[in-house]
Amino acid sequence: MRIGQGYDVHRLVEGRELILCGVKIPYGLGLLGHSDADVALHALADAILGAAAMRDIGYHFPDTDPAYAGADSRRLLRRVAEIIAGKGYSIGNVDVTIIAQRPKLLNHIPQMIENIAADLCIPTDCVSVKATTTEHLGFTGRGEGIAALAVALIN
Ligand SMILES: Nc1ccn([C@@H]2O[C@H](COP(=O)(O)O)[C@@H](O)[C@H]2O)c(=O)n1
Ligand SMILES: C[C@@]1(CO)OP(=O)(O)OP(=O)(O)OC[C@H]1O
Repeated sequence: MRIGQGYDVHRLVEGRELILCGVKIPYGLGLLGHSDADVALHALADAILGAAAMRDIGYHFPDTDPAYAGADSRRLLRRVAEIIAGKGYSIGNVDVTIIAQRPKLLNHIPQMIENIAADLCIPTDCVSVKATTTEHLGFTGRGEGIAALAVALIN
């Protein structure tokens, strides 16, 4: 059994959709990035790659490559699962924490879990997604961006 961690941050801006774990969340702001900027799936992809000691998503999907402009991060996550499967690894369980002052994510968590379980081909009880604020402290607390942490176990 091997463990990996991931961390990512994206800036909140006007004129972008907010997509977290593949769920479009109604909000006045969205995350800025080369892809769809799904910060939670980026952290998760990095955790899985980290567990396999196979670099990170920027290595596999460079933000200089037009092929990934506006990319659906669920597609990138599925590709990461394929990459580690190619080395003989399978995913055990994953745990994601989204750090966002707003919007309230509670009602979207079940769909987020469904999306990740489907993309990684693992049962929903092997997927945890949580949300927390930072009590108005720091860049997340000021609503300037959203951060995400993830841990993955692979076998
Ligand atoms: N964007 C968020 C942040 C938090 N939640 C839920 O609220 C609970 C309390 O958050 P604290 O940061 O005050 O501890 C948290 O446990 C989540 O259930 C949320 O839904 N969306
Ligand atoms: C996901 C990728 C894909 O081009 O782009 P971004 O959406 O900018 O995301 P980031 O987490 O900054 O870096 C990884 C990138 O390679």
